[in-house]
Amino acid sequence: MVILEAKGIKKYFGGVVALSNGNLKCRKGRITGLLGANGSGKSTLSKIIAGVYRADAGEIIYEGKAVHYRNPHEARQNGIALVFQNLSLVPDLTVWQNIVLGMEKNRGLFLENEEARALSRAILENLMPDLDIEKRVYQLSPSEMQVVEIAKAISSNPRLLILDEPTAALEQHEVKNLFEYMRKLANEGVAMIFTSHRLWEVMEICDDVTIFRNGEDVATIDFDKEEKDPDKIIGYITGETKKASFKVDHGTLSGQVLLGVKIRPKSKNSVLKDIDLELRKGEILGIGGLAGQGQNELMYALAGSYPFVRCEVDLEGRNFLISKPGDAIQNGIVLVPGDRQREGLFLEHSVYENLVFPKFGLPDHPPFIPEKEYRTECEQIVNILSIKTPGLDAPVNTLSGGNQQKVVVGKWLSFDIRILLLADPAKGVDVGAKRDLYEYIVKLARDKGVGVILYASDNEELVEHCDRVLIMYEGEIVASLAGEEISDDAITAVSMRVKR
Ligand SMILES: Nc1ncnc2c1ncn2[C@@H]1O[C@H](COP(=O)(O)OP(=O)(O)OP(=O)(O)O)[C@@H](O)[C@H]1O
Repeated sequence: MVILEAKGIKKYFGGVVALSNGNLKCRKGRITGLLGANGSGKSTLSKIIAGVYRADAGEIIYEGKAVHYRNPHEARQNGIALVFQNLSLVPDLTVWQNIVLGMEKNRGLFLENEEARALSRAILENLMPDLDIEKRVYQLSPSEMQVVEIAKAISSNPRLLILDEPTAALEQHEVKNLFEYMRKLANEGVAMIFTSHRLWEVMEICDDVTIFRNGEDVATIDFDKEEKDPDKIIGYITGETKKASFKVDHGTLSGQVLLGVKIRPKSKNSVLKDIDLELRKGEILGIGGLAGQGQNELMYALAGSYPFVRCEVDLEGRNFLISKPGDAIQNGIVLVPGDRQREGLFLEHSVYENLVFPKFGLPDHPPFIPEKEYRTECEQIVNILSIKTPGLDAPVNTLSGGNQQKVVVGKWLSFDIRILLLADPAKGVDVGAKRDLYEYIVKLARDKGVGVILYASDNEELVEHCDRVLIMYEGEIVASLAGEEISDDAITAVSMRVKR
């Protein structure tokens, strides 16, 4: 039974067409995948359905009636709940207070609190049983926050639940819990819209998919009637027949050592223990393991932003210490950080300003700004990474999430890089752009001899693109996989086995 139908939805933001003709059907008890490249209009459609935005044209038919919700609260009261992509929690409140926020009215105080705690516990039992509901949200990890956000949406007993990239911040076992819970809710009759850039997740959990390209739906595939063909789906997403991914060719790697690293903790605050590693010229070295085992700290140490260790390097025979970001950048060691909102971008500023900003820190930067030259360079970067933006002067916060992440990466592409440190660079980036990004990185490595150290939370990215993968556990490197040994199963097995 169709519970919701979006028909001919249009939405403009100034001159930008976010949706030109959006159509989507959701059915009771079914999980519908909403797929598409970065900027194709998925979040905008979800927000229109959930009352965050108003459509400029078209209609939403929900449970047989045309509806226009003026805000998410009104939609929630009518059974439509959205799990936000950008977290919307109140940091100073506890887990359970956040889960029931907005629902607590009209109830007696004491009873309300106990009831709310019980409700929160019941939902979290399925999703993250160990999470302490009395913790304040600011004390939580990103994945815990995401789970609270999901629990908050579920607490209102929605008949339509919209999950916009809920898994990007989750660990693999947390994704498994979420999927089990989603299936349970579906069996109880809840309809769901699920967005993810990881195709295997979509294949595993969705009953049908609708694919958007440039603001309109281009295909709907019902998995009860048609086979799950990833290449076909990718073709619809990208509009091309090019394969979604490629495996790096290990045969083309030279043996010459480019970088030697010796890290020693110098404070008890250090998450990192003793770490020694070598990187060859043109090599792509993966860093894997369960999340939070020191991978990000290792990246920061190499970039001069982790003060708790002594980081001594040997770069092509030159020995020096990396103690501040300048030591790294001036030697061609650059870090592309993963958290674009917090570390990577000036959101209010334009694409151009964000792309050229790192250049000003260079010692040989000219006193005047060669604007024309910089603009041409920026246009090339926008093309290489297919950044979807109305122009170089558009503020970064008007770009879709995945396109913002491409700007973070793009900032460094015009530099003379010797060592590229990538901290989850493709998080939230669509399949087509991910392929372009990695194609570019592999070329940079193999053609220019750049050494790449890649931390990725998605094991597939390590499997496809790395020559070697080091597994971290509690701040140490505990295993190394090379060439054909590298597989998702092997990485997971090694990461889990070391769990004491
Ligand atoms: N508030 C806004 N102001 C201006 N433009 C916007 C705004 N929100 C979205 N857009 C534009 O609308 C288009 C669609 O964006 P939307 O966020 O819906 O894409 P998406 O498919 O969800 O992408 P992603 O996979 O990267 O999250 C993009 O070009 C984006 O830049």
